[in-house]
Amino acid sequence: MRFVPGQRWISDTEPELGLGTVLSVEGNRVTLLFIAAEERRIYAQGNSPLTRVRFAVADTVESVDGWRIQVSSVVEKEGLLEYRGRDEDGIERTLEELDISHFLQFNKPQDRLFTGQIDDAKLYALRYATLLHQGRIDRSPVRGLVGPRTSLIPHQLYIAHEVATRHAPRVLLADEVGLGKTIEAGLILHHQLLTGRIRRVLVVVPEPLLHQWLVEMMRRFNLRFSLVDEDAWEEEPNANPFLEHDLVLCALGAFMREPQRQRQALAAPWDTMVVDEAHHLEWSSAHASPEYVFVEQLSRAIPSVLLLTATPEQLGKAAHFARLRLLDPDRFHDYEQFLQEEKLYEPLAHLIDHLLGEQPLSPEVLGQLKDLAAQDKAEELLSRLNDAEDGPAARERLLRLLLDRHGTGRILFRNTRAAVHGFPERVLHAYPVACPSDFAAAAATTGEARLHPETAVPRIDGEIWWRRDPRVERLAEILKTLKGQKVLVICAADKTALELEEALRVRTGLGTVVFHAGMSIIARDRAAAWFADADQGAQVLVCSEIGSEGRNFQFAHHMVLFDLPYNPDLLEQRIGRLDRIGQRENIQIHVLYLEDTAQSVLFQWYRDGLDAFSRPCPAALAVLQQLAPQLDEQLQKADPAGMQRLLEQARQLTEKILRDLHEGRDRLLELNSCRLNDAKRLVSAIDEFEQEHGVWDYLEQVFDGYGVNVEEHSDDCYILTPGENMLIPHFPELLDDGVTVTLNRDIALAREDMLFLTWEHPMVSGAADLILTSGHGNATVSMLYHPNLEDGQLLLEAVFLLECSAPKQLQIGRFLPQTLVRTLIDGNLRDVAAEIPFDSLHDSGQPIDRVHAAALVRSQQKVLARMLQTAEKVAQKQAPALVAEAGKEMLDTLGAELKRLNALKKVNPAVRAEEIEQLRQTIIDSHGYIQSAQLRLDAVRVVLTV
Ligand SMILES: Nc1ncnc2c1ncn2[C@@H]1O[C@H](COP(=O)(O)OP(=O)(O)OP(=O)(O)O)[C@@H](O)[C@H]1O
Repeated sequence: MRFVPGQRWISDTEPELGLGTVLSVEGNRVTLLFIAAEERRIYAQGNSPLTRVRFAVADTVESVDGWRIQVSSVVEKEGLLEYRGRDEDGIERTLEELDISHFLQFNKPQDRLFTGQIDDAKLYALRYATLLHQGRIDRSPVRGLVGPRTSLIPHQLYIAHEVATRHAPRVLLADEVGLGKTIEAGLILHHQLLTGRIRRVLVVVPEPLLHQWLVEMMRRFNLRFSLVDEDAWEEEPNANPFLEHDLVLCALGAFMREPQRQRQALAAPWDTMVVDEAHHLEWSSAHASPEYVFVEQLSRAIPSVLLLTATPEQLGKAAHFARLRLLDPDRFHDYEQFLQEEKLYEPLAHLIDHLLGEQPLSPEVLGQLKDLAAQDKAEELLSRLNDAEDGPAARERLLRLLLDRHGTGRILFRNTRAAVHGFPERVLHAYPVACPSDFAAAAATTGEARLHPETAVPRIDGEIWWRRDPRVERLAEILKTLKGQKVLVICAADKTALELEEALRVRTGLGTVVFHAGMSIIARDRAAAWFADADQGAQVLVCSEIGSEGRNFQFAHHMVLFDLPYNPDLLEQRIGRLDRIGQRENIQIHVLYLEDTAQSVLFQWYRDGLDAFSRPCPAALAVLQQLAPQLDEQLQKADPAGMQRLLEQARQLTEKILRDLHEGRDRLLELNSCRLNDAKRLVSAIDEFEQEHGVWDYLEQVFDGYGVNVEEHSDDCYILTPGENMLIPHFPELLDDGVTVTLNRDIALAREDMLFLTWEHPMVSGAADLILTSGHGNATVSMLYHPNLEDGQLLLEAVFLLECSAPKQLQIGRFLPQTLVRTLIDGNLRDVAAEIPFDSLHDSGQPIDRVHAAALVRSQQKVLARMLQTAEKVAQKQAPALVAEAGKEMLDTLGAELKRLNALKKVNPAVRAEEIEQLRQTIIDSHGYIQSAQLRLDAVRVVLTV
């Protein structure tokens, strides 16, 4: 290597710098200027990672001024090259090497090979492995569901898969409290973002849940949301913060305080909106709340909408209907009709139960099924229902068909504890205490205060209420017996929470902390975190109603209800803080109440009328709506006989409503919200995907190739640190002082400080992108051994990709993933790829250094160029069959889906016309893009056999 000022060289490790020019040579040091990148680099002459740029006859070269010549001869004068040839107008020109364009990059494999930029053979193997994995991930039916740091819970995966694979889904996720709606929404977003179906997401949540959402999205899904809050508006009052980020979290309250912010959100383009705790969107035929009106405006403008609520009917059936209307105004336009439709669900649910049973179906049931499936051309299925052998499969298919065609299943998902199973029990502990005389007046008012009288009693001689309230004394005793265990105390009013916490601190000396609506969000999050701290945190968290929504406190299993809410859904929300996924103990519910007051009436109502402490009671709200006048009367002034009558009525009504629900709507909902066999198949598919193609084997290859240090930490866990000689300055997601990673889902769930490395983790996808978008490993020379090849032969392996550059949201990868076409051309210009697979070529153990490799390529350039031409022809011949196969698969899959949607639409108006149109357009577009797929040479390897 002799460096002369004015020569052009290229950096092997940083080809993106473009062409460098030798500025000076002093002693052992050579200085290069990379004008395109405005970088100056100094190298040691002996072992610099540099390659001289030397074009050959017939190459086309571009000048700094933009004109090009095709080289006809090369002359060297005093160490500098001069190229002669004709330009595009046929005029003879001379181009000195100093005047070659600074922006030239040699990323194409053939360019890199012939300019002597030969990669390490390890990087070539890594590139090949990356291409294979990439294709496999693209094709996988569980794409998007593998990466999240979540347990594989069947009902959640079922919903996520069902919803995320739809175009612009608009659904209400209404699982019972604590069953994982946030997780389901996260899975759907993760899937759709990863597959490119969506890019911009707005999540609207109640203020207190902002931080929890932010953390949950990051730690479980690697999704970095930006919080738009008061600070954002204060910092830049005139800017629209919604235009700055793609993933945005914002509190509903923030919009309601300043209408200008609503306009800003409406002015920004979004692909998906998520609204958590959507029961806050109040609506009645007489009055729509401002929150409802605002979300309605957004939902008209945003294609995909996910509403989340555990208590869809908390504000009545009409409000529930109104929220469904947000999702699909065409389908839900008439409330009366909606109520009528619900009545039809019962007979359908009955028929479905017959199908699920194992008894032979009677002629009567068969007749009803025939009528119902009349539109579906299902005669063949119907004829096999009682078959000994084929019957079960036919029943399963007919079941799917019917569930698909009827009900609200496509728009509403609701899983219940009863259906999901495996939840702990709830154990009630009641603590009646005598009502002090000075509380009696407050407890007997007609207003809210009768349910929490401490808010209305005056100070006596300056003495605060809690010094006279026997509930506090009792509570202090309970807490002392629970010493060392976390206890969540909930009451209705902020002021009560604040004062009660003080009382408990004074009386018990235990570590207590308070959480109420008057605190800033940061203070609230801090309080929750202190309570969550297992070792040093507070034992008792006293919170007002604000703590009963959305928060995760399942690390505790004792809860004290200092009062009871009037609305049974709120009671369920409170219990749901502990009764959530992840709860391992039975839940101990301690209820305090003042005897012979409205509090004791309400307690009996819940315990003996609705049985609402021992399990969620989906009938409770409907029962309250019907019996509210009688209940109010008892709350006002209880009489024992009237109370017994009321409880009996409540019991009967609860039973009836539960029965109706079970037989009708809820039965359909349950079956539609999780088809257990499908869900289990998804779980197994994810397990298989993880086990079959261990990500670690691949990553070890990556880390080795790029110079990342790996140290064992413990089983399935490793510490990664940047190595001293990294191939690139920054490896994706690797911090300067290193990261600890795990490959084990269970460990990842327990140790959130570790990265959970899966095929979908940004470190893995970032590394794959890095490999494939750079030239790394795309040109190499190797000495290999194969039993059927004599030594001393020269072969050329060329790897092509059949690529289709289509918009990401079409997800063409499902049908035509990056498809690899491998050719191996021998000295007789024959393709021997089929006889000699990639894995059968073994490393000879004799590495070949770059200088010798480059010399070999130069000396064999003509032969290799001919081999490459042959390889291209061979690959081109294979392309049409691959394109045809992909086209057929696309038509089969999407065509069947279109047929299904069309059939569905006839009987189930929950299918939107727009969805059908979109699918039709997707088929047309996909067809066009698949036909235009092109082959591209991705990597070459010169093989010398030994
Ligand atoms: N698949 C899962 N893996 C691990 N943890 C989970 C999973 N699903 C849910 N959880 C945990 O269970 C708790 C409840 O989940 P989530 O908050 O999503 O429920 P929710 O239905 O939204 O609750 P709420 O009705 O209170 O809003 C959370 O702590 C969540 O992190």
